[in-house]
Amino acid sequence: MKQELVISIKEVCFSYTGPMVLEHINLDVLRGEFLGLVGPNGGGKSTLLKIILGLLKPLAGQASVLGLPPERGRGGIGYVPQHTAFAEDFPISVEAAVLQGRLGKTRVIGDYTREDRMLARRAMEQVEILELSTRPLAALSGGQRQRVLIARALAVEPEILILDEPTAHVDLRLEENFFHLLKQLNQQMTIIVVSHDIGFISHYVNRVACLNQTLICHETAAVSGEVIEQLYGASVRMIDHIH
Ligand SMILES: Nc1ncnc2c1ncn2[C@@H]1O[C@H](COP(=O)(O)OP(=O)(O)OP(=O)(O)O)[C@@H](O)[C@H]1O
Repeated sequence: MKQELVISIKEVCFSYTGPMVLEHINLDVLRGEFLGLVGPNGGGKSTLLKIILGLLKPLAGQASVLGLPPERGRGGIGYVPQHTAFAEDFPISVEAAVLQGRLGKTRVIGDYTREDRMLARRAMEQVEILELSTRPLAALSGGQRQRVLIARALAVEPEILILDEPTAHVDLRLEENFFHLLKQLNQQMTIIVVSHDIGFISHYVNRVACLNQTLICHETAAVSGEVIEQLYGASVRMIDHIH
């Protein structure tokens, strides 16, 4: 059976105003993959995500999402930003935050449809925060708030879920629960998770792409977490050292 490509990056180059940030990047993501994207600070991870989301245009090369240019294909992506980017005392409830995922999807201007509310409810159930739905965001823990952000992305009904540094500021025990949740979601959708912590994510992902400065250093075929750790042991220490 032919495996379906959901993201295709071919020879992509990008610079803001100065030196090249991404140089000849090639990356194919198949439907159902759980891909880790790792690399040091300033390695270009956020820049590559912005290209995939259609927020930045490559200077050279092509990117496509679900067979479309990223600005059209991104409707199929649920994006989970770093949870610190989510205003801590934003005066809305959990449900209202999750419903935001339906903005731009709903056809009724001014209010959400019954379907929007049903999808938001289902998303909250999936990440086990339904009992928090009426709570203000400000009254949640970091880990709970992170689940709200995932529920908001799931309310999009995404084919691809992309998470940017999801484990920053979350303790290890929460991280483990969190990756188990992602593993479950991966049965229904493709997942890309950006992380500095390759040692940790390598137990969960199928494949790791390492983006360092201007290049993807390595990309492994689907291998076990143990093999990835052996392959990347040196660069893990290097990345840790930089922080
Ligand atoms: N808006 C911008 N204008 C100019 N340069 C930028 C801009 N955004 C990022 N850069 C530069 O591009 C390079 C890559 O940054 P990027 O944010 O993509 O890296 P990153 O891998 O996501 O880093 P981190 O792990 O620290 O979040 C860095 O050198 C950064 O300084």
